[in-house]
Amino acid sequence: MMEITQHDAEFGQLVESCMKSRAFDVELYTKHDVKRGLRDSNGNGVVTGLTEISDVVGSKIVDGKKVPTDGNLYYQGYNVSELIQGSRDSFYGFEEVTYLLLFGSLPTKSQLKSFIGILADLSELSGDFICDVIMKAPSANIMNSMMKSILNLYSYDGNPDDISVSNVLRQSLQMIAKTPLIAAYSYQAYGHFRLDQNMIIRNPRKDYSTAQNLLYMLRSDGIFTDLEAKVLDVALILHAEHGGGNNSTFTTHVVTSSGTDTYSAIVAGIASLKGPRHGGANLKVQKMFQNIKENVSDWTNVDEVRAYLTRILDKDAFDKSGLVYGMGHAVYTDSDPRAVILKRYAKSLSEEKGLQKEFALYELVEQTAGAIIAQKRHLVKPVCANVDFYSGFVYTMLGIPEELFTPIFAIARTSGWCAHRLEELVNKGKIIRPAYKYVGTHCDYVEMDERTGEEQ
Ligand SMILES: CC(=O)SCCNC(=O)CCNC(=O)[C@H](O)C(C)(C)COP(=O)(O)OP(=O)(O)OC[C@H]1O[C@@H](n2cnc3c(N)ncnc32)[C@H](O)[C@@H]1OP(=O)(O)O
Ligand SMILES: O=C([O-])CC(=O)C(=O)O
Repeated sequence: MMEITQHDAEFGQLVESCMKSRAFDVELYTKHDVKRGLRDSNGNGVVTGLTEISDVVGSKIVDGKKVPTDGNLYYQGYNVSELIQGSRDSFYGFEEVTYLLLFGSLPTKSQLKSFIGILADLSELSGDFICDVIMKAPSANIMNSMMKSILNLYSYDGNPDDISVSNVLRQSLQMIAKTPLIAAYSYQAYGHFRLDQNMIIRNPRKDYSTAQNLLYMLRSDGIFTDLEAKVLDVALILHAEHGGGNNSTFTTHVVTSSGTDTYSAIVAGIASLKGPRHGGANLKVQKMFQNIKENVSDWTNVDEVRAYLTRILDKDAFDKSGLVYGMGHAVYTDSDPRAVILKRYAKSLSEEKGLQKEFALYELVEQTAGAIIAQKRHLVKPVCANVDFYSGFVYTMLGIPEELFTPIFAIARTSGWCAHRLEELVNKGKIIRPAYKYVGTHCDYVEMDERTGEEQ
């Protein structure tokens, strides 16, 4: 394959032209009142739709003014903390919440049993699909492998393009049941072909929940404890849904509104979630902490930690993006309720595994980073740890490889994406089509022989 490299002189010129022709004066955004990032001038998201699926609450109104508060997340009106508490004696909390998101009410015992049975029956992939799709061209990025495999499921569906609610619900249940297998087998293929590990392709057990089966399919001995399965079930519940405005769910709405098929819509959601400013932040947090541990000699020294975080924010350390991953949120202010819950599990697991020193470092970064970010970025609202801050640490303590951190998020969020896709279709949403203000000029056509290369 012919490669072009960044050092190639011709390519360098193209890069320069690209930068020059695409950059415009930032003042233009204010001049034209552009809702950058679909936010209004106060930073609030522009309201582009209605939903009953979930409510993300990050502030409250006091004397007519919006003020910060601890965050709350409601699935179909139920506080997610209470849903977790209610499913404490079961490994099927994620399935229960998926039912709630898709059908709008909590299932009765018999409804849940029948729903779990449907998902268990759909939880399979043919040998042909595993060999012809999943085993081919394995990638270190399991999110990409998932997208490839899900797009290929289209070819195995006898009725892929029908967007009637019944057909999309059928496909949605397939997606929810099959994404755990796709992620686990993609990792097994990667581990074997790229890392020289043994490859174990286990069929999921019909008497196991999604959380139990994930551990069963990932572990070489297939063995796990009840506590491990319960913690993973809670993580799946917490990642299942987050309103219509988050980047991946909004993406799902956008592509659904064009009338595209379910496989393409879910892949679009995964493509968005993969980004390090969204779900991909859980992997970045893991890498950032490895970097902090290597560069901070005393993990308990507040000044040293603060100085290193400042360097990260100044684009002088870690990945030079200027972001402290796992911190900040578009809606939450004082706290993200999911991070609060995951932190509790991180603390108890770290005590069990003798990783208190690591936990203390996470907590120190959480306690110090918010204020530094707010000060450096001139923010008036508080900056809290988000769902991605502690999740990777929890997964590591469950023995889950980091390549699967974001895929686990995708497995869970597939329920939310499907619920939103169905809500969009049931309500016959208008095609989503915002506007971009043209700020260029109109020019007279220049014949080829008369071009000087200076027109731009
Ligand atoms: C599942 C999830 O998606 S949770 C979020 C996961 N992402 C991360 O953890 C990445 C780090 N965090 C961030 O990049 C941001 O906080 C986001 C993307 C989550 C939210 O961004 P916004 O909605 O723009 O938040 P907000 O309005 O509070 O931010 C204001 C400014 O502070 C900056 N900021 C916010 N958080 C951070 C951070 N953790 N590190 C550095 N700068 C930050 C933003 O980049 C933004 O700057 P800009 O106006 O130049 O773009
Ligand atoms: O709401 C957001 O912008 C991002 C987020 O936390 C999620 O999707 O879970």
